[in-house]
Amino acid sequence: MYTFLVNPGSRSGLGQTVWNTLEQYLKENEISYQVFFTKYQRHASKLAAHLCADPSLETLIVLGGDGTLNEVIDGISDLSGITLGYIPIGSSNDFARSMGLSRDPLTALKHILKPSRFAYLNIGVTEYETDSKPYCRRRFAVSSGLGFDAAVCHQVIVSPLKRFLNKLHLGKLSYVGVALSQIFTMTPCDMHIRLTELSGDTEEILFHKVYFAAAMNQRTEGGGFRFCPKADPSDDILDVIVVEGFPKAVILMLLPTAFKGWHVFFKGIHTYQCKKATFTSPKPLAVHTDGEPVYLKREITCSLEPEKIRLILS
Ligand SMILES: Nc1ncnc2c1ncn2[C@@H]1O[C@H](COP(=O)(O)OP(=O)(O)OP(=O)(O)O)[C@@H](O)[C@H]1O
Repeated sequence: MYTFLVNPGSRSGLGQTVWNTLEQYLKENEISYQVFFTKYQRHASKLAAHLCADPSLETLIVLGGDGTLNEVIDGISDLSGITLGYIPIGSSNDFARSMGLSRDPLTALKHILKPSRFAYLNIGVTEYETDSKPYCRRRFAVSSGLGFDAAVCHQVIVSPLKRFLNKLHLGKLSYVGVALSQIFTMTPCDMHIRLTELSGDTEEILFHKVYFAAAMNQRTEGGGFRFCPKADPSDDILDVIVVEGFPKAVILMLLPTAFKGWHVFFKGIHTYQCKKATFTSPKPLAVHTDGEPVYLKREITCSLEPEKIRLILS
């Protein structure tokens, strides 16, 4: 029996349409399955926690965007005890892009039903405080960060632009549109970063006029920006990018170079490889994990979970 967790609302309702097609295929081929639909924000975490509590569950198949995958991963108690199948249908699809997964839903389903290649993936975790709780954590599969990139994610979620562009299959453009408006309204600020290096030593660095900083498990975020070109999700290393000190007009010209990963050659772009990174800013900044908003925080700490999760590649 295959277990599916479906976000019917992904990409403005495409999730339901795609599921209908896949369900027909499962029925025609007499493949037994059970399906659970997400009904509200964070529901996928609860469903995943509930489903993974069943020791007989070996493979959980997720149909949705990066946000749905994030919620599912956040809900799994024992990462090493489950195999993940993923059918990507979001608008940014950074996880599927970085992992080279098929973005054709039927092809992705066929790979999951007859898997031949697997990857063992690190999962990131972001820790922070809230007013009511001294310790909160949220996992990430792709990236987590604060500043400009997170402010774009916050704004895209509330913007009607994404819903409109998703209907035209141009959802990725919503990130570009919102990024342009955010660039002109944001004020870069100082940021202190404490890195636990691969050797175990600690490095403290103060940056000025920072646009954003992100900890990345995958190479790309934001719909294909290859911010950390060296990132490898299986290498037990967290990659970090800090962008500081550019005039706004230069940032605008620089962003497109990140699609190819060429931004790293510019002064003001800093990348690191580490075990853990603590980002501290003098003022609260937008924070995200895999594009899902985590409200405003002055400090977050990002690291990798000790266990890996098995993902079906093809
Ligand atoms: N039934 C639902 N109705 C509305 N929102 C939902 C529902 N189920 C889940 N969600 C929310 O949808 C968001 C995630 O959507 P998802 O990532 O799957 O698609 P997307 O936003 O189109 O793609 P991407 O994240 O790649 O841009 C999450 O914030 C999740 O909490």
